[in-house]
Amino acid sequence: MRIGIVGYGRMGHLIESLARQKGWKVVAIIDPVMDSPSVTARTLSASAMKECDVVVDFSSPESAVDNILFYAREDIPAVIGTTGWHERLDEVRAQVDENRAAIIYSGNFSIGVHLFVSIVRHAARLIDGFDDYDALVSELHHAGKADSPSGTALMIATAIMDNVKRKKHVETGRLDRMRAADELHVVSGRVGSVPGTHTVIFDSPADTLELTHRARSREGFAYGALAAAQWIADGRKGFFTLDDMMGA
Ligand SMILES: NC(=O)C1=CN([C@@H]2O[C@H](COP(=O)(O)OP(=O)(O)OC[C@H]3O[C@@H](n4cnc5c(N)ncnc54)[C@H](OP(=O)(O)O)[C@@H]3O)[C@@H](O)[C@H]2O)C=CC1
Ligand SMILES: O=C(O)C1=N[C@H](C(=O)O)C[C@H](O)C1
Repeated sequence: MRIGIVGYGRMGHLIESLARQKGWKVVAIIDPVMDSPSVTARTLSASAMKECDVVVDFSSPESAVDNILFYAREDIPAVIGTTGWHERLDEVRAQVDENRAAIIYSGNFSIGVHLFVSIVRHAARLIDGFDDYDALVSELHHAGKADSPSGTALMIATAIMDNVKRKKHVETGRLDRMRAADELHVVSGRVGSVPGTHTVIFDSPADTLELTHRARSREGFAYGALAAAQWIADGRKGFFTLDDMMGA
């Protein structure tokens, strides 16, 4: 497999080393900062990407949408791990489908988080039948994270919103007022080097249920992204998520 890496930061470096361990050829590394001999270009171009069977993009919230539309135009299968562009998801999905391009996106490529979201979905269905229970999503990440709330927290919020009928809006901002009963509050904290911790709280007057996923490192994200690279490079066309790949 000939892989291109877009975004050569914490995730890009890890993707490079795990891809090489798998015997894949890293044919392009694109990052605006040319401070490493590994970086082959500052910006995306058809010539820089011409040898890639697949691209793995962990870049920045600002670049994500333009990058995806570039992969779609150039018909390069791509794994998008970059978060922070959630509000444009429907628009991007429509353009990718229209171009018959091959894109797989997830706010979190770890298998553990895939399982966690399924567990939350199931828990939310149960909680839906018990009006006493309120809900909240919280996430903690390292101090270097650019976007907030995390892409994973938004996926978890969707799993709750889709299943708890009394929740009608997601509120991700700082609250300087009382939260309305039909809002699901998503709270974010940034501290030290935490790779990613997500918690769902279901709270009633009698008790609290807490579900937590705690990543120990970034390896789970990177392994999942490389599995997705293999999957999307296999001739599939359309806009997919990790749920499509995992068959649930
Ligand atoms: N889906 C998942 O499983 C995971 C997703 N992520 C997401 O991946 C993204 C990257 O995370 P992380 O590696 O920690 O971040 P880093 O800041 O460590 O790395 C991002 C790199 O991308 C570069 N970059 C910025 N703009 C572009 C561009 N247009 N083209 C190519 N490269 C660019 C940055 O350069 P510069 O510093 O000069 O701006 C930086 O070197 C984030 O959105 C994060 O939330 C992270 C982990 C797991
Ligand atoms: O920026 C990070 O580090 C992470 N970002 C993703 C997100 O926004 O959910 C996934 C993971 O939690 C790490």
